[in-house]
Amino acid sequence: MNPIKIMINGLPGNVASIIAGHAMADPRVSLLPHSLTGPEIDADQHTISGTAIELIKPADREKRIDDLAAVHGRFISVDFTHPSAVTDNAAFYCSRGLPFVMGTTGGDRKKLAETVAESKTCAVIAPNMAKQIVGFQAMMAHAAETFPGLFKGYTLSVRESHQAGKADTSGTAKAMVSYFNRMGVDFSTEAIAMERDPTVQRDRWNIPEAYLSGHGWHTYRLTSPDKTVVFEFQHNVNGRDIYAEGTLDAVCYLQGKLESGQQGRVFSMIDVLEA
Ligand SMILES: NC(=O)C1=CN([C@@H]2O[C@H](COP(=O)(O)OP(=O)(O)OC[C@H]3O[C@@H](n4cnc5c(N)ncnc54)[C@H](OP(=O)(O)O)[C@@H]3O)[C@@H](O)[C@H]2O)C=CC1
Ligand SMILES: O=C(O)C1=N[C@H](C(=O)O)C[C@H](O)C1
Repeated sequence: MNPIKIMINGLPGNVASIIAGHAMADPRVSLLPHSLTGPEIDADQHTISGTAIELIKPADREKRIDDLAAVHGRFISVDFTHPSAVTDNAAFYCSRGLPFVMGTTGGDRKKLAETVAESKTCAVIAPNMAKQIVGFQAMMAHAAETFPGLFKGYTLSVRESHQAGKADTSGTAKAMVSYFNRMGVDFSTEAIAMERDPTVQRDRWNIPEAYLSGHGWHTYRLTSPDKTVVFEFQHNVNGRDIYAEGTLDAVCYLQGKLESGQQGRVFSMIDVLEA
């Protein structure tokens, strides 16, 4: 089988760089040496594992994407860019009929799904590509579906810590809150407590020094009305390698859906995991 052509957008960003490194070593995919980049990036190229990747600035993207489509035919875009770019990037992919995997968090998630649904293309959209975390989400979805109101009356606290440069509240935490809501817990995503201070992360959270610049720690704590019972769920990720395998699985899943003629469909990482 021919490897699936992919373009990873968001280079030279942290996650895009890690995923690109993994993609180069994965025989299922073939990485195109081009990446949509951000408005603040001056460089014309970025090197990953000895390969120079062209960085395409927002002002040049329409022409360059048309050129790339003419040369390469269909390819899948993988987006790890910036929360402020999500809505516009999705509209751009859809306007060009480009299938995509959206790992970037933030933006208007409802509009994002609607944009794909109204288009002729398909996307996998998920705030977390780590398969074990997606598995935990699937368990939460099952509990919410099977036992609505299970934690009615309980008080929820959610705290998350990420590297100082993270622009938004954890998209994963927001997704988890929706499951707790469906289990009867009254909680707004605005009440999620974010930690972005490296000194606090090291001294109070005990996050290893080496991962202050790249981690995603989450704790969800449920307390019963009379405070005699506590449940705590935690997933603490150091580094970013865990996101690569799921992302590349999502690419393969999406390719299968495109080959079966699907259009205007949004898939989640739970769909990918179930497949
Ligand atoms: N789904 C998942 O499993 C995971 C999702 N993420 C999410 O991925 C996203 C990226 O994270 P991270 O790599 O740490 O962020 P970084 O800030 O390190 O990288 C983002 C990169 O995207 C660039 N960028 C900004 N706007 C655009 C645009 N319009 N088109 C293309 N590139 C653009 C930025 O350039 P500039 O400097 O010019 O802004 C920067 O180089 C975040 O939303 C994060 O939450 C992270 C980990 C896992
Ligand atoms: O920005 C990050 O780093 C991460 N972002 C995702 C999120 O916001 O949920 C996933 C993970 O927590 C890492």
